[in-house]
Amino acid sequence: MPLTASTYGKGRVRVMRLARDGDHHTPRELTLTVLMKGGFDAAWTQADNRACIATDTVKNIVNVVAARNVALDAEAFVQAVAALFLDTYPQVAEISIEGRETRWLRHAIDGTPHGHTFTLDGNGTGYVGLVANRAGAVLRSGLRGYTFMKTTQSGWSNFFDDGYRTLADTDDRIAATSMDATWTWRDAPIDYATANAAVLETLIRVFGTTYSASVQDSMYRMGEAVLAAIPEIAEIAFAMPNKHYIPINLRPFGLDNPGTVFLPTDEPHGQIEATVGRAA
Ligand SMILES: O=c1[nH]c(=O)c2[nH]c(=O)[nH]c2[nH]1
Repeated sequence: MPLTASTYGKGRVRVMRLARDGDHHTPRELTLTVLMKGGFDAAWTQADNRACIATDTVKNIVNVVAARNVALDAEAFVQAVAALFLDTYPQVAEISIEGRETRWLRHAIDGTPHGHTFTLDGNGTGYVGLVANRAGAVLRSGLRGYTFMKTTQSGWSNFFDDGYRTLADTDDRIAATSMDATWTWRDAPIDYATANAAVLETLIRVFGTTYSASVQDSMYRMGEAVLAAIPEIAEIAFAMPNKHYIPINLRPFGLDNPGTVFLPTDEPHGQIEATVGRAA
């Protein structure tokens, strides 16, 4: 029987790199999945492991590259891991690395950023993704589960009307989401951390300061703004659940509800996804 697809490697490889500059420390915590494709078919089809790099070795390589590169940001770090595999192992044809970055915030004490005290930025995790082979590479950055809300200046109206529709038009609702956003680099920015911060700042500014006719409308314009602001980005992909806040009917209690009391719901939720790219 033909083996029609295969890949293997190590999942949830966790590593914390700590760059020390005197008492000024910078922590970088990543959880990686590192998968290889290449000349490994015999392990599946012939019980022949001779070409196989142990997944335990994959974990060791991540740790060695970490030790050699404590101060690289996530994007450059996954590029260094991929380069080691492609430079060392001819049997590796392609390497895919995905990482989640724990976002540690430097804490300020008495208004002064402290050298070695951090708090967890619990709003989502960073994302980094790299697919690399000897012909080239595609590098992505992003966010997972970044949650935000606006409490007005959002509506949903004039949508398709038939016997199945029950929802009324509204021009004033709460809009909330837990966003996965992934942007693909076409060129390296001067600094990934600065560019990534500019992406997030742009996304939230557009979301917060412009009327939203739908999640779709906000998403598209958020994407357009990111591409306009950061020329090194080729495209940006979004997945945004619409976290509904449903106005509670208070009429049985003789009360109005002028947009002040809502039922927060997680399910079911709308799921809105799109990718915004540049004209060819
Ligand atoms: O922004 C929205 N987009 C939809 O597609 C949709 N569908 C729905 O029921 N509410 C909403 N809101």
